[in-house]
This record gives sequence, structure tokens and C-alpha cells, in this order.
Amino acid sequence: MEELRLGVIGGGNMATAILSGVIKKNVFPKDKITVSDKDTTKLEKIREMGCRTTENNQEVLKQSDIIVIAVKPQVIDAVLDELAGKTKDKCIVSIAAGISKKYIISKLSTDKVIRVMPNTPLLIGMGASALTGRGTIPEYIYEKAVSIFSAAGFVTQIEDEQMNEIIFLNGTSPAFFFRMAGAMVEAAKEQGIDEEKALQLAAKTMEGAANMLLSSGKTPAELTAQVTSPGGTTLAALTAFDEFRFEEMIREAAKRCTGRAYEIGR
Ligand SMILES: NC(=O)C1=CN([C@@H]2O[C@H](COP(=O)(O)OP(=O)(O)OC[C@H]3O[C@@H](n4cnc5c(N)ncnc54)[C@H](O)[C@@H]3O)[C@@H](O)[C@H]2O)C=CC1
Ligand SMILES: O=C(O)[C@@H]1CCC=N1
Repeated sequence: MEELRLGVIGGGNMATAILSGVIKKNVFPKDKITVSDKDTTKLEKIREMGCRTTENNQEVLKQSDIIVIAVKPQVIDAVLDELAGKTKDKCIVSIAAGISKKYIISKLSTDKVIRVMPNTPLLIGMGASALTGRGTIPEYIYEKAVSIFSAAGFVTQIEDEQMNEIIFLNGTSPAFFFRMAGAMVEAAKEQGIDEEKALQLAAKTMEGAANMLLSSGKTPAELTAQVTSPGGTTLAALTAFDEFRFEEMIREAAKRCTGRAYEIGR
């Protein structure tokens, strides 16, 4: 069987994050990876990673079996129009927020489409990606497409109908955690703590807390209770979470995230 080739259309932030895992784990040899971008400055970085580059999206189509579309949802139609009717026997992977699998199938006249919601931590091999199922895609091709994302972290399968609702959980949420860490560092600085130490302590605590969520078998509420001594400091801190309606803020953030996906989506 011929070795499968990878193409990526759009060589920005997510393409770089995805390719770093693919290259590190040798999911595809570098000479079997072709990346296109209209912006040649983006291609320089990709070339430095060892991949083949082109400004021509059609060339990616020609040189690849699995093609990841990694452009913004606002410009995806131009790319889909370029590919329309020419993707027979190709597997199309879209990471565009809000753009449904149904829509891509209707534009390309192929049902060999996988929709994925990845996140930027793929860049350091600690990503979390949600993917739609195999459909009519041959199993070995689907497995290869999944390995693009599993090479750099956790993957899980979900229905296309849930893809907009999933975005806040993994695609967008790195920004929540970065904001949280930033706010903690600012608060620490106000209390005289060194900025670098504050960031290290906050980030390491996030890492430890995340690992406890994954491995302890305890719920978030149970783990919170373990930290919260009666009459203690955590209880005092959490009264601010209640007063400023933390859970309501997160619920509203999730709603707005999903709402925006439907607004920009099709
Ligand atoms: N940034 C993130 O954290 C995440 C982004 N996504 C999705 O990934 C996609 C890409 O996002 P980013 O990498 O952040 O954007 P980006 O702006 O960094 O990269 C997109 C690239 O596409 C190129 N491009 C634009 N039009 C093109 C065309 N017609 N042909 C070829 N290349 C073209 C741009 O020059 C740019 O380099 C978006 O659809 C977004 O919804 C999904 C999950 C997380
Ligand atoms: O903000 C966005 O639209 C993209 C999708 C998920 C993360 N970034």
C-alpha cells in the first residue's frame, strides 16, 4: 500500500501546532507533508519545520491523501470552492469553528469529511481534540487522520451535531485558563509576591489540579471539598466566587461561545 501523504491548507497557529506533533512522532515523513498559505511569511516557518510548502492550494490537493483545512471560518468558502469536485478519494479534515460537516460535504460533493475541534496545547504535545466519526472513510485512512491529533495529545469522538457545543470545553478554554492564571498573578503581585514565582506556582497548581481531576476518581466538587477547611482560607476565598457568581459567568461564557459558533457558522 502506498504511504499516505498529508496536506494542510492554511499555515497559521493551528497548522503549526498540529504539525509539531505530527513531525515529532513521525506520523507522516516530512517529505510527505505539503502546506499551503497565501501569506509567504507563514510558509517560512513551516519550511523551517522541514515540510514542503506552496502558495497554491490545488498543489496541496494534488500532493496529499488527507487534507487538513486550517483557515479561518470567515475565509473557508474560498478554499472549499477551490477544492469543489476535485476531492474524490481524498479525506478532508476541517478544524474550522462553526463550519458543519454537512456544509463541507455539500460544498465538496464528497462525504469523506472529518470535523475536528483541536486546541493550541497540541503545540507542546498536550492537546485535547474532539473528532467526528469515520462514516464512509476507509478505516486505515480514518485511523491515520486521528493519529494526526493523537500524536499531540488526547482525542475523543463526538457527533457532528455537538461540535459547536464542544468548542468552549477545549478549543476556547485554554484562553479561560490563561486568563485565570494571569488574574492570579496580578492578585499575587498586589500582595507583594514575585511575578515569576507566582506564575510558576499558579501554573504548576493548575497542572496538579488537572491531573487530580483525571486520576483521583473524585468529582470536581469532592476535590474542592478536600481543599476547603471549615472556617479556613479557601472557604473565605470561595465566598468571592459565590458573590461574583463564578458558575453563572462560566455558563454564560459557554453560551456566548456556542452562540458565536452558530453565528459565524453554516
Ligand atoms: N487558534 C485556536 O486556538 C483554534 C483555532 N481553530 C480553528 O482553526 C482554524 C485556523 O485558526 P488559526 O490557526 O488560529 O488561524 P491563523 O490565522 O493563525 O491561520 C490561518 C492561516 O490561513 C491562511 N489563509 C487565509 N486564507 C487562505 C487561503 N485562501 N488559502 C490558504 N491559506 C489561507 C492565513 O494566511 C493564515 O496563515 C480556524 O478555522 C479556527 O476556527 C480551532 C481550534 C482552536
Ligand atoms: O476563537 C476561535 O474562534 C477559535 C476556535 C476555538 C479557539 N479559537
